[in-house]
Amino acid sequence: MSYTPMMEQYLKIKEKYKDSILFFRIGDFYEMFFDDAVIASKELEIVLTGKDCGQEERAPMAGVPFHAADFYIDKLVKKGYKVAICEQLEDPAYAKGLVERDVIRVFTPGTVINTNSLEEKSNNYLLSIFKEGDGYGLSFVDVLTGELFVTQITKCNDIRKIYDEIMRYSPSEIIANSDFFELKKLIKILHSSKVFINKYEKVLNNAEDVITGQFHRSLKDLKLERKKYAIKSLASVLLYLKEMQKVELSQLNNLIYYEDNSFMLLDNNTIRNLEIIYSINRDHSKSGTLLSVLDQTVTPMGGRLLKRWLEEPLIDVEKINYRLDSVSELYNDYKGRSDIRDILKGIYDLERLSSKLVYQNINAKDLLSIKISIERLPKLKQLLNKYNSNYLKEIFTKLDTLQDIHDLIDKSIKDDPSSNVKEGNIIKDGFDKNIDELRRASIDGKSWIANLEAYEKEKTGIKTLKIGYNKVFGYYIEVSKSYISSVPENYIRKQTLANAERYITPELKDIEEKILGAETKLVELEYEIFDSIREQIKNEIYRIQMTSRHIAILDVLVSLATVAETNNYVKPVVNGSDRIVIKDGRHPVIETIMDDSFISNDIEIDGKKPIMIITGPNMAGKSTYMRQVALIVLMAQIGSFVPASYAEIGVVDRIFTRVGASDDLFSGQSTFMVEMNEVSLILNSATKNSLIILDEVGRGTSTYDGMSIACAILEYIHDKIKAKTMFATHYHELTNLEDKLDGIKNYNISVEETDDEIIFLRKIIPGAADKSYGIQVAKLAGLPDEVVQNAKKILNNLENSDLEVATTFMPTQIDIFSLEKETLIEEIVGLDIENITPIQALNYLYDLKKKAVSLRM
Ligand SMILES: Nc1ncnc2c1ncn2[C@@H]1O[C@H](COP(=O)(O)OP(=O)(O)OP(=O)(O)O)[C@@H](O)[C@H]1O
Repeated sequence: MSYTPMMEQYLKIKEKYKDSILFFRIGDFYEMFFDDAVIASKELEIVLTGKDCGQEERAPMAGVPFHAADFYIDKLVKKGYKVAICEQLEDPAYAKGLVERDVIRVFTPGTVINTNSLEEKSNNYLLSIFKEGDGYGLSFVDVLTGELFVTQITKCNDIRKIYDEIMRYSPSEIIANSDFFELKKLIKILHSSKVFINKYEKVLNNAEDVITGQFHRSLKDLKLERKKYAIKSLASVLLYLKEMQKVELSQLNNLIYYEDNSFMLLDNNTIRNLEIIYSINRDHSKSGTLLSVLDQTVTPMGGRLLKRWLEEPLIDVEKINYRLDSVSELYNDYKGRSDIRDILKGIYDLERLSSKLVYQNINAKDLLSIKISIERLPKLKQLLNKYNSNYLKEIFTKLDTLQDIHDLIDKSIKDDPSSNVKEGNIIKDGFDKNIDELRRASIDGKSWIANLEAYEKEKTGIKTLKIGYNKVFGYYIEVSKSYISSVPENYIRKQTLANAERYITPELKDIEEKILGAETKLVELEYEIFDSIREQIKNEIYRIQMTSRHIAILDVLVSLATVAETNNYVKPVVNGSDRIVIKDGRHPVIETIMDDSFISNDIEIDGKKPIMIITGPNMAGKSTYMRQVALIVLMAQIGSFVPASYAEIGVVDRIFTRVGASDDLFSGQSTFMVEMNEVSLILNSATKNSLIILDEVGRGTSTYDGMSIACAILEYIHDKIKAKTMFATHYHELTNLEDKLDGIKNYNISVEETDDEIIFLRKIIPGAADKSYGIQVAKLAGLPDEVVQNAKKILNNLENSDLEVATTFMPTQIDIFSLEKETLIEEIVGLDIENITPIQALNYLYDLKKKAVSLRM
């Protein structure tokens, strides 16, 4: 048995799009068959039925209505599927035989644009990786904003470097030229963060032509000369996009080649540890992040740009000050900046609208959104006229107010157009002579009908006679049953209803032809004219994108100025010195949660004494303090004011953080191994201009090992790297390093002890903490009183014992997890107290705290 002709057609097309779910257009539906239908029915929760396909068994089938397709496509793509849209290329009404069909676009996770949600603030990057030997080319493309960020990394032996670079833009889809071994590792990691990866290996002999053809500029102009890896990755992403999108990618205009030293490189751990964009919580939400505090932008493009600034802090002092001076000028002009904000608020997502132009799915209402946005630009420009800082002046000079585009839309598009471009009712009266004439004909036609109705009524004497219209047989004359006998002979009966009969006459059909002909022509002509307007505007897409970019920058600068005032920030002094001085610094996020109770702290650190060892009890605020310093440096380097009363920031090239136990990303490694991996990356990559934050490094192994490693790390940073380093530790022994090494200074976060309690003062002061107060903190944490009292006894004994005595007792030998509450207490009482060292006791307490908490749960 052979397949039906339509199924044959389907199978032929599907053959070319094996890795996509094929949405096959049939009338008002997209239908899916076979495996696609099974997947779609499961993922979209739609009914799975069957279709006769010419075989014995029916083909599994699922379908979604055409008008709701966007929703379903979006859902599938978000789950990582590719969706190929196969359209009917001719009108079935006029097709002779089987309607011609073909795929007009493939949606993939990195290229889908949800054009319906104009408020969406996130970027969606597609990344292409090209690898050859130990060289990598990386090209990130955002089809929405039309931006491309391209770089290459040569002689790379550590895949984590590539991983960090990838995570700078957190792409949602990656294409790679081969499934090289390291990529497999990456896939494992990235899959957990929902990145979809596929192999794409087109032969790229003409990579350079592909690029110059797209950008109409030489490789030299594009700063890509001799960047062979970058060129290949860029060319392959362009080819991939062309294959998927099947349109000229005229929105891809803004190509930025960056070196890996153009921006401060924030590795993924640091972005996560400092909660810059996403919170550490599993839900990955944006609340409680630096972004959430700084984001007062009012346009979607401003929101996206701010996120990018945070991911790419600058290291060029001049550029940072360029931003800071403008933020400062806006900060000092409350009225001006609120006026600017008010104007920006009415501007739509011009980036998204421009990409709709490219994909031909822009409608007349969208054009009105562009017009409304443009209407605000002259006033915006006028407001910018008074500013003196270079950045604002530059925006003022370059801001293209797009008046020609405004005028074109204004004179051509109706004020309340239909949103379906194929329904007419789009073009304004007076814009096109032919449209006006056709409109008149269709209006006149309606009056002809009215006249005919009156004439027929009069002639036949049928009072209830009326002329109506339906889609099946067009205009008809309706006569109620009671007047049937008066119906003239030339009436041709068409339909019988319960109480009436419907007729047509040759005259009626004549008029109908004129009216309907005019209406169809009108709709067609309106579409044609709309299309040419759309095309004219599309030719100006680059100008719209540039204006949109200027608006985004302005929005971010105003946002930073607004937040600076609301949160009482100060303009930092940013320079190329080796100093970081902060007076009364605060943690930008925690202070917003704590009202006025946040205690500010200072820091003064420079190349001569670059290392701070910070001690203090648990919960004192060590991590908060270190993070706040890192965040303030980062904020200064994006051009933001900072939460302090004074700040001098000598720019840093990288911020590294090693904080707490992190996920076991590179599979098969223990927490300690992950910790050491991260530290080794830091020691291998940091320079004297970096800022390193190490929080309790060495804790993941036995005390002596941990302490020795911590000590050796500090010595290495001190002697070899000389990076500014903040090192929080519970190993009090490490504070002895201050006497040994010039560049190290001890600090502690002070607490006050009253009777049995401790009060956290949260103030950092010079010197090492005198003791750890572990027991008091354990008590605060709710450890049973009995345990606390026993622990005190133990500690007392310890403090009176000889610290150098070698010990046979190893706390880890006790399988504490298997102990019941009672035996736990017995175990403590039975400890070999005479021989235990303080560090072992503390470790033991630390374990106890954990176990006791788990027992309570
Ligand atoms: N400067 C401050 N002002 C007010 N509250 C603070 C301050 N610093 C920290 N805190 C509060 O103390 C809590 C604990 O701080 P943090 O986690 O920094 O302590 P820690 O010393 O690193 O503790 P541990 O050694 O157990 O990791 C924070 O969650 C915050 O609520």
